[in-house]
Order: sequence, then C-alpha cells, then structure tokens
Amino acid sequence: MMSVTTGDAEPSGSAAEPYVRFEHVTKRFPANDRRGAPLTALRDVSLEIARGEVFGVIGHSGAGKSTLVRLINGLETPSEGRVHVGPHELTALPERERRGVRRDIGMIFQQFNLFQSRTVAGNVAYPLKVAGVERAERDRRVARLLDFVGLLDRAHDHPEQLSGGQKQRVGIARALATEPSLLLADEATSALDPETTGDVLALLRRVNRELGVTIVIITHELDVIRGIADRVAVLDDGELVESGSVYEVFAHPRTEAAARFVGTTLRDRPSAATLARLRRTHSGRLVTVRVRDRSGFQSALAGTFLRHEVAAEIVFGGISELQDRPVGSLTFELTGPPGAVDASLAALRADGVEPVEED
Ligand SMILES: Nc1ncnc2c1ncn2[C@@H]1O[C@H](COP(=O)(O)OP(=O)(O)OP(=O)(O)O)[C@@H](O)[C@H]1O
Repeated sequence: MMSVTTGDAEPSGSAAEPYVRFEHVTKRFPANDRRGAPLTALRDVSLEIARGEVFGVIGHSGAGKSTLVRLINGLETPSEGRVHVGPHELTALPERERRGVRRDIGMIFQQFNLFQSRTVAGNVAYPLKVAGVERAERDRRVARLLDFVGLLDRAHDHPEQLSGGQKQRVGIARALATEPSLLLADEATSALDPETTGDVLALLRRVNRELGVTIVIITHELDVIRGIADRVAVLDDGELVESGSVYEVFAHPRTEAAARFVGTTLRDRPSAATLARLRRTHSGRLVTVRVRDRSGFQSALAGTFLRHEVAAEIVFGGISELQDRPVGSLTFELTGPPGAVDASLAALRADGVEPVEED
C-alpha cells in the first residue's frame, strides 16, 4: 500500500459527515436561439454525499449528470440554490478561492484526456509540475502512484501504446497526484469493455478504501453502480427522483423512473411475450412476488401456500445479489380449491409481501 495522504479523509463507511451538499439547486442554460425558452438542466436538486463514500449518479443522456459534476467542481454556478463542498459554499467564494477547492478535487473522464505527447510518467507528473512540486519529490510521487495503479513498468511509454484500461489507470494516477479528497468520475468506464470496466472499478474501490478518497461516479450504466457505489441518486430529466443505498433504490424502486432503470437489468416481472408463452402452458393464476431480504422468506411463502392447500409452481424469475443481499422476483402458477388462491394472496399481503397478479 502506498503512503499517499489524503488530507483528513476517513476510510469508507465510517463517516456520515456530509462532504458535498446540494441545497435546492437549479441550473438553467440560456436558450440556443433568442426566442426559445431557457433550458433547465437541473431542477431543485438537493443531495448529500458523505465523506469517504462512493456515491453514484445514474441517468440517461441529457439527464443533467455532467452539469451536476461541473457544479461540484465549481466550473458552473447554480441559477438557484447552493452547493457546498467541505466547509465552503462555492457560490459565495471568489474565483481564486474556488480554484483552491478545485485543487482538492481530482477528475477522470470517458476519453481519458491524456497528453499524447507526454509519457505515462509525464502525464502523472503534470499536475505536480503545475503545483510547483520540486523534481525529486515529483519523481518519488509519480513512481508511487504508478506502482499503485500497476503501471510502473510502463512509465516511459506513450498513451498510444496503452490499452483503454491502462489509459484510464494513468488518468486515475494523474487525478490522484495532488492527493485530492474527492474524485469525480464522469462516465469513466463508458469507453471500456465489461472486463476492463471491472478492473477499473476494482482500482477505484482501492482508491476509496485504501486512500480514503470520496468518489462521485457518474454513469448511465447500472452495472457500474452495482459494482462500486454505496449509495446512488437517480437523475431523470434534470430531477433527482430517488436516492438511497444501492440496495434500497434497486431492490425496491419507489419511482417509475428508477424502476425503468432497474427493470432493464435486474430480473423482474415477465415481459408481455413471456407471459403470453407462459399462458399457453400454464392454466393456473400467475402471480409475481418480489424476493425479500429476510431470513426464511421462501419457506414462509411455501408455508402460506401449503396451509391454503394451494399448489405453487415457480414458472419464471430468479434471484441475484446486490450488495451481498438477495434481490429478484419469482412468478408462481397457483392452483387450488375455489377461494383458496385468494385466501393465500390475502395472507401474503397481511405478511407484508406484495403479490402482483399478472393479467
Ligand atoms: N453549457 C451549456 N449550454 C446549454 N445547454 C447545456 C449546457 N450544458 C448542458 N446543457 C444542456 O443541459 C442538459 C443536461 O446536460 P448534461 O450534459 O448535464 O447531461 P448528461 O446527463 O451528462 O448527458 P450525457 O450523458 O449525454 O453527457 C442537456 O439538455 C444539455 O444539452
């Protein structure tokens, strides 16, 4: 492990102190032409990001994710509301001090943004040069950083000689060079294949856990959030529609927008086509139940059906894991004496399970 210090950052999970705070932030951009209405990129967004956590922001293209990042690093100012980073309220700071806050924030990008004419070591050294760090100390830090990201043996190569994943490792080393407390990752894995994405996320996890750096990761990919984030906010058309632990938001989305995101990757209700196929081979009533993270959940289900003399056959669904907790849904074909199926469903509802009858 390297000995890079990161200010007063605490290790992941131990702190609830808000580090980044949005208070009713709205960001409008002027219309493209004189007669058009201004464009609202973010509408009344409030959120808190704790020191030491990995916070994901997910949303479709144009949802306002990059605008949110640019408000955190002070490259944009809110039209309404306030943005706090650490003890500072950004809008209240003069530009010179805002630059100081920015120095404590590292950034990585989808297209890596490396200097092609500089070597790997030269890219990592660049921010240290700008900060006036003297040569010997610079060399020491660059070597430590390249060792940390596993690229010490590529120090003298140029970016064009590297794979996408390696380029992003250089990007990460460069972003960490000035020992920031916060790392902003804007679609940092979107140009990478799934396996390389996994490697880069694992590295970011180490940055968080071993160096105590708070990470805000912006993405349109659910798997990225599942792979790394502690908490997540869902942005939809400029509005923050839901936020919470990754498990809460993805296992039990409360809004249509979050459910749309989740439904595309987590196993959920059968599609219309699947349902039509199931109907052809199953004459009983089809009922879907979301898997709950509580012990004995499935035996309780089985017990309820048994008590009501209802035969329950699983015909669709599955269970996977999210943050080490079970998540998924099961579709049953239920058959039994008159009234028994309804009675068993009423018993499930009384027990807090929400069976959904497929029509
Ligand atoms: N400087 C700007 N001037 C005018 N409109 C802007 C500006 N920056 C962003 N927008 C608009 O604000 C909205 C949100 O953009 P933003 O880039 O934040 O979304 P995003 O979620 O990051 O999308 P993507 O994933 O495609 O980058 C878009 O409609 C965009 O066109």
